[in-house]
Amino acid sequence: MLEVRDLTRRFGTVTVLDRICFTVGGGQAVAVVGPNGAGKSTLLRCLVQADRADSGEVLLDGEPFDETDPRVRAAVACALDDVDFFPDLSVREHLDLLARAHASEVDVDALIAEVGLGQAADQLPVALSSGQRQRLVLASVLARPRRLLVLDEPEQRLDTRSRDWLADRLRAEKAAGVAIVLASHDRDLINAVADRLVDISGPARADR
Ligand SMILES: Nc1ncnc2c1ncn2[C@@H]1O[C@H](COP(=O)(O)OP(=O)(O)OP(=O)(O)O)[C@@H](O)[C@H]1O
Repeated sequence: MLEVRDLTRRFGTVTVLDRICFTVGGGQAVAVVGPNGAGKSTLLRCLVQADRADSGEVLLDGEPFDETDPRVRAAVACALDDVDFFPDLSVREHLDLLARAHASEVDVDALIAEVGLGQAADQLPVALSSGQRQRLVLASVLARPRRLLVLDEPEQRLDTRSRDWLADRLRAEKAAGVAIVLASHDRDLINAVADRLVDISGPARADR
């Protein structure tokens, strides 16, 4: 489903991504791992064209990944590290909006209950705790159709029970045929979900 070929990203003289290659098929999960600053978020951003690689290719179903193509937008759900919410929409209104915009038949109230936001359904984002906001981020990707999930540290700020739920939910996504690329520091989550690792050791300097 997704094929990454020789993806390279430089910031000035620093090569953050050096010819990264991997594939992920439907029902499979790849975990991008590496220390802080290694380039995991950069890789995920380049995958979905939130950032531009200097060279290399990203193919979705054998075609160049083009985020302006409605078929691509219908296939890919991502939660990167720059998620923003409308300040004047409640949890339920956010998820309703996403479901309608993507013509999804998801049961929004069931989703709210699943992510444990039942008590907070009518609250605005500003009134949520950081862990509750992360649950809303995850609910937002689950409120829309998807064949590929791209998740940057989906476990961040979640409590232990929520992390267990996340591992179960991502396994269920795989069982439903969804491909997953996630960046994570959580060994338990990686072991529970990932079929393969893409290990990024860190940026190399051209001037060393
Ligand atoms: N827009 C940018 N301009 C310059 N350097 C950048 C930019 N974005 C990222 N970098 C650098 O690229 C490197 C990789 O950053 P990135 O956020 O991808 O790392 P990461 O592996 O996701 O880290 P973490 O585990 O801390 O989230 C870092 O050294 C960072 O400073």
